[in-house]
Amino acid sequence: MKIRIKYFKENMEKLTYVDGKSDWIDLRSAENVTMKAGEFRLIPLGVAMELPKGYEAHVVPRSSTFKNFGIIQTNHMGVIDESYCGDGDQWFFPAYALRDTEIHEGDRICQFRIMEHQPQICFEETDQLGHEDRGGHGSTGRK
Ligand SMILES: O=c1ccn([C@H]2C[C@H](O)[C@@H](COP(=O)(O)OP(=O)(O)OP(=O)(O)O)O2)c(=O)[nH]1
Repeated sequence: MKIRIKYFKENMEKLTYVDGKSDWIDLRSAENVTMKAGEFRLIPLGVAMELPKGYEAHVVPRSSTFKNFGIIQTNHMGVIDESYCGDGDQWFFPAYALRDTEIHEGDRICQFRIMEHQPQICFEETDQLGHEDRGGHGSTGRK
């Protein structure tokens, strides 16, 4: 599947798969970023894309992101809408720093994959669903 991509800087590393890893694709910080503990920043990822029709993209941290940079992604998972495809629609990573940290331009801070939209849902209201209760939070126990 082909995706049209615009890079915001000429010397940026192009997006690619990491050999033998998975089909998630790493994204890089497009800037040098210095953050103090407790600071919030939208870190630009240096790319905009025209996603395939019927798809959205999901952006999550890498498993090493917190260990390497001391940041967490404030929305936990970023959803890139198909309509976010303008020339200025640069992807970003909303970061909260838990310690003073430095992220360098080109550092791989998160990863994404594309996902097909869910089918369109319409809600049908009812007083009874007519099934047995499954039980609440933690109801199947610990072991
Ligand atoms: O982590 C993220 C989350 C969102 N976006 C971009 C893509 C997305 O399509 C757009 C808007 O995001 P969203 O719809 O989640 O935010 P909103 O606050 O609801 O914005 P809007 O008012 O545009 O709907 O911002 C990112 O680049 N990274």
